[in-house]
Amino acid sequence: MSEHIKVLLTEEEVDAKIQLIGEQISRDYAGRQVHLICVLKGGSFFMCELAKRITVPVSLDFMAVSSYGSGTKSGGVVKIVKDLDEPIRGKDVLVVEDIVDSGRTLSYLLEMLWARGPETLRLCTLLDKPERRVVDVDVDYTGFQIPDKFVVGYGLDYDQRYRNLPYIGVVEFDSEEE
Ligand SMILES: O=P(O)(O)OC[C@H]1O[C@H](OP(=O)(O)OP(=O)(O)O)[C@H](O)[C@@H]1O
Ligand code: HPA
Ligand SMILES: [Mg+2]
Repeated sequence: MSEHIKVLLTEEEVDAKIQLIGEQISRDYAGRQVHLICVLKGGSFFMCELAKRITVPVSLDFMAVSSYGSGTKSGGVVKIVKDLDEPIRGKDVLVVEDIVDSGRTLSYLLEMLWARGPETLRLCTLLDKPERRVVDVDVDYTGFQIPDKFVVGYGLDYDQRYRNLPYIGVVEFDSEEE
């Protein structure tokens, strides 16, 4: 089966939204330093673009998580594959993600990060799929709320491909007969 990508959010729409979020964060963190935590791999493209648009001092760190066991995310257990390089105690931490879907990854991650004693802890996501939520997550900055469609681009993958698309698209499958 082959597939094609239908554009959901253009590069211009995504760029304009990231600019607005960057301005909002710069206002909210005025006089402070914001410590961005990128959740690999999906959050990487958004974090780089966002960081360039924040005008207060920024520091960065990265972590990678994966879901455990059979059924992966349905188990709701998340394992740290790569931990942060630096402690976050006393810092103004902003977690940057590509998407909140079921909410399992972020609810686990935020709870784990809170236990490390940051001064503040907020969440910024480019995309939110509220219809799919299984676990409540408080999102502080959202780019776009999207329908329950499987999306790719801007860090989001389908089978590890399409992360590099500069826009957000929906994967559509072409049947063999057509
Ligand atoms: O709200 P949830 O249902 O938990 O889903 C959201 C998470 O799933 C995706 O990551 P994935 O684990 O596929 O890894 P990746 O970022 O490396 O693509 C996405 O980047 C979020 O981190
Ligand atoms: O819609 C999606 N696309 C890619 N990865 C994802 N991880 C959760 N939701 C999605
Ligand atoms: Mg991810």
